[in-house]
Amino acid sequence: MGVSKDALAIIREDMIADTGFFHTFIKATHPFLSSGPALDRLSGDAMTVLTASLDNIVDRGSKRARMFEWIRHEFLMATTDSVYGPHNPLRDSANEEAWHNYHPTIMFLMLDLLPHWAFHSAIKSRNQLAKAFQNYHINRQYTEGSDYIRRWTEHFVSWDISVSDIGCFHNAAMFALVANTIPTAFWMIYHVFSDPTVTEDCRKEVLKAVSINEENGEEMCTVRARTIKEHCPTLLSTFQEVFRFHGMANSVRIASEDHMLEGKYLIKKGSIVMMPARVQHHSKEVWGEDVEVFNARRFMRNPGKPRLHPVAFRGFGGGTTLCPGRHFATTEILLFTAMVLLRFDVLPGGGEGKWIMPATKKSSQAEAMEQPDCDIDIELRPRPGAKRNWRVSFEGAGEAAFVAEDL
Ligand code: HEM
Repeated sequence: MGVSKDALAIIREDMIADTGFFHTFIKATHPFLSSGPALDRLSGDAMTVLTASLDNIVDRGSKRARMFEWIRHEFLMATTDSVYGPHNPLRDSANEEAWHNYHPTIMFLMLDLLPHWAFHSAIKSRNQLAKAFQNYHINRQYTEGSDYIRRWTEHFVSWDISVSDIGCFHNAAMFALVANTIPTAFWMIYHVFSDPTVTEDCRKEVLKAVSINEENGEEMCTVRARTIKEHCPTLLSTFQEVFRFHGMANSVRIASEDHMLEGKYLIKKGSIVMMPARVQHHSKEVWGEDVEVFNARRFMRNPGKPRLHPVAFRGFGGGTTLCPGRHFATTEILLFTAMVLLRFDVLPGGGEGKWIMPATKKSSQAEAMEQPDCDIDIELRPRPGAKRNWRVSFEGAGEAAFVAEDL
């Protein structure tokens, strides 16, 4: 991320101690991403932006789009608006462009195998973004942002991280916020709409979350977040299968002591251990003969069906570093999918074609979710009722349980 040696030294000191920078950071920010009013506010603000964008499409009559590009823009704006507030630096299209120029090179910059001049343009974009975030910080614009970003900033300030380093660390925060949420939303829309029986079943389920009443002489449709998160079995199972099928998280740990694994492999203290989720997610022993098939109903609970082994599913990683952003990402993606189901038909090939699943061979290993190698042309056509006013209610929203640890 281009942070200084001084800042790296602060982070590296006491890396595994409870009192170190990183552990205290997770403890400080976690409550604002878990269940409760702070999470509902974040999700609510993101949904306000997404709903306004869908309203725009309805007003225009329909929309032809490149699906990944469309979802990438919508989620980037909704997520960063909800986190950074009214002065969101990503609202400047030059900064959005800088992010798209910098983001694909993160894996190469992390590996540090090639000289930096090979990434001249990406590093320029990275520095541009860091500068924009520095100004956001200097002008105290985070005070108008989410509870999460306020607490995030207080933590960095309390550890004496310099203003220029804080700007760089915002790039890391951006990565956590959007890098995986965007491809996950893409696969979710792809798998929900590419199989007509799944589309139909999911639509029936999400319809149960809608209540219609009249407000100021107009029809208002309210979608209940709790119903979407808890009572839509096909939608939820499809979401989990997206993680099993496309999830490629590499959990990374540093061995804190020498350990002999299965009496065969000596893992020496200080060495780095990487655990790719693809191993668990593609184990025939766990998932059965159809492990290489996308089965939207795989995770539906049936009486008598044995529970999953906790380490079989690593969509959001696991253990002490289980992703703290999972509730936010889950809520945003499920509610967005529900809104699209309720208001649109999504047709492939700009309206005439077939759904063809893109390959994922070029996926960056820095991410926890496969990324499509090519985009898909789609058409969004408003359904009857799309013109009504739509909103989400988070009353008693609760938490969706998606990782094995949560089950
Ligand atoms: C679909 C979206 C997301 C996916 C697939 C995802 C996945 C992951 C994975 C696999 C890990 C590593 C877990 C491990 O080491 O075992 C992780 C960690 C983390 N994620 Fe996410 N994430 C997502 C969204 C988010 C969001 C929205 C945030 C918001 C702040 C976030 C913040 C973090 C942080 C701070 C960590 C580090 C946790 C630690 O090391 O203690 N993630 N995520």
